[in-house]
Amino acid sequence: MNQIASDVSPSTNIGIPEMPPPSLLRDASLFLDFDGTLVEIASRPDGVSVDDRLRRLITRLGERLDGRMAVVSGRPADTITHYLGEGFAISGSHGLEMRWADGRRDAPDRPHGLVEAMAEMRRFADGHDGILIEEKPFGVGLHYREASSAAAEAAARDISERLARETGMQLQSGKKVFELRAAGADKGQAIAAFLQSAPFAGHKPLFLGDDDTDEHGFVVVRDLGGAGILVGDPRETAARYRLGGVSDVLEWLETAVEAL
Ligand SMILES: O=P(O)(O)OC[C@H]1O[C@H](O[C@H]2O[C@H](CO)[C@@H](O)[C@H](O)[C@H]2O)[C@H](O)[C@@H](O)[C@@H]1O
Repeated sequence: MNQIASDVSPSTNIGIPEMPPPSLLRDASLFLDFDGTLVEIASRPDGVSVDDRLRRLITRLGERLDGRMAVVSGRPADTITHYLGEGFAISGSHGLEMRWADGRRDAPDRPHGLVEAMAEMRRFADGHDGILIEEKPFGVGLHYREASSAAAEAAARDISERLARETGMQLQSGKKVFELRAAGADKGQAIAAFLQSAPFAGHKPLFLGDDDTDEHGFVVVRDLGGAGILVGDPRETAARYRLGGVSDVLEWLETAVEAL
């Protein structure tokens, strides 16, 4: 059976990690998850909203950190650009896409079997209330947030597991979503890759994220001498600190950036 990729074993920090001191941002390389960290979770992928406050904050962080800021998301890189604009580094599609602020880009081939998997998931979604698919360049998500029955979630898991076996794509679970995607990367690898070169290299990494899939990033920043900040309720995590939710993240970043 395919291992679901969010089954990371963080192995540390059960309970409530400490509140992060704003000084943590000083001289840091900052990596930010998007959904559930910078924007509130919405009922559908296209339901999130980005306001001027967040856009201003992103611009300010980029300026004050001399470009050492990247958004590291499960969303496609183009979607992050659509919501937040340009001028900063982005890793999209769970580490598969890399975009540096100087224009360098890296992305894998479209995974074999993706078109067929999308077609099959689309048929499945058409037949189940509250299930929808999200087509991405290197994967496809089957969202069940609006499905009222547990049976719909179980059926979504079944079809996702079967398609992962048949196509060889990686199955990854997230918040009310099963995603099939090209294998070969995760957010931790993306952060490590950014840290190989300017402007990120030589600065302590700080990563804020909410989802189980963000644990890969927390492990990497911890092992490189930096720290993770878990967003949301306490859980077993490799993050060292915790903030309660998106509004706490925005407030904390605003305070920390002005203290630089
Ligand atoms: O790595 P992230 O930036 O956190 O992206 C992870 C996934 O986020 C999105 O799905 C989640 O947010 C949706 C909007 O709030 C919500 O409706 C859904 O239930 C969540 O799973 C996005 O749609 C996915 O592509 C990302 O992989």
